[in-house]
Amino acid sequence: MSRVAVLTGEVRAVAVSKSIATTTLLEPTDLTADPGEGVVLRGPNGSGKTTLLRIIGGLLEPTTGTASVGGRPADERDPAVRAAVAALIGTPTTYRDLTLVDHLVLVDSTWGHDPGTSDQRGLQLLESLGIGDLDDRFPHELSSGQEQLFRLALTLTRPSRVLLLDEPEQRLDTTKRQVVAGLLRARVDEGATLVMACHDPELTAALATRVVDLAPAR
Ligand SMILES: Nc1ncnc2c1ncn2[C@@H]1O[C@H](COP(=O)(O)OP(=O)(O)OP(=O)(O)O)[C@@H](O)[C@H]1O
Repeated sequence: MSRVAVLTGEVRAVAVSKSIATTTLLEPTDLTADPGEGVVLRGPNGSGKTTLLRIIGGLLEPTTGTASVGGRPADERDPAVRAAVAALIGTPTTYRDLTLVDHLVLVDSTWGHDPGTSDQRGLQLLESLGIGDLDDRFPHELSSGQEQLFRLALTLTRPSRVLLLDEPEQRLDTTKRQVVAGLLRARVDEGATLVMACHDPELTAALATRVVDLAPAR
């Protein structure tokens, strides 16, 4: 990892759109997000929020326009982009025979942290999300809300300049939404760039320094 360029957290999308055959997934959209900003993508179901996050994360090539992270084209095959971006878009891979804390140790140590203390950081993160007592459960032994908290832990455990989250509030009760808002707020205050799709007005109010409203695709 030491030879990979360290990018800054500026995210730019200029007139990005996505079509597949005759279907429009995303109308041309601009987005600017700088370190220390929380940009919330709003819009009705199907308006293209996930599609835009996938383009910014370099998982999907836009049909028109350009997207960049830290000045480099958004492309997950670029190791520098991959190192800069932690994304929770869709369902992350988990291992049936690894406990929650085992997963966090794996991710934490893979991304260059001291493997000797990975378990402490993993436990701390689970505790900060209110699921510290579930550290030795397996992923298939969680409720749906607990599973969402675990997915957030998997995303937050690795170092990143940019956080891309697709509806982090999914399946969480009101208290847990507030916990997640606090954790994300702290990341933004530390200088992370947050871009998230969100249907929850309270989470939006807690985190948004900027809102991008997507119109329904025609
Ligand atoms: N692979 C695909 N092929 C064709 N159309 C697709 C494909 N993936 C998504 N779409 C369509 O693209 C549009 C945008 O989808 P997207 O998931 O980006 O919306 P969204 O704003 O995130 O919606 P939601 O709020 O429901 O999560 C939708 O109309 C969807 O049906």
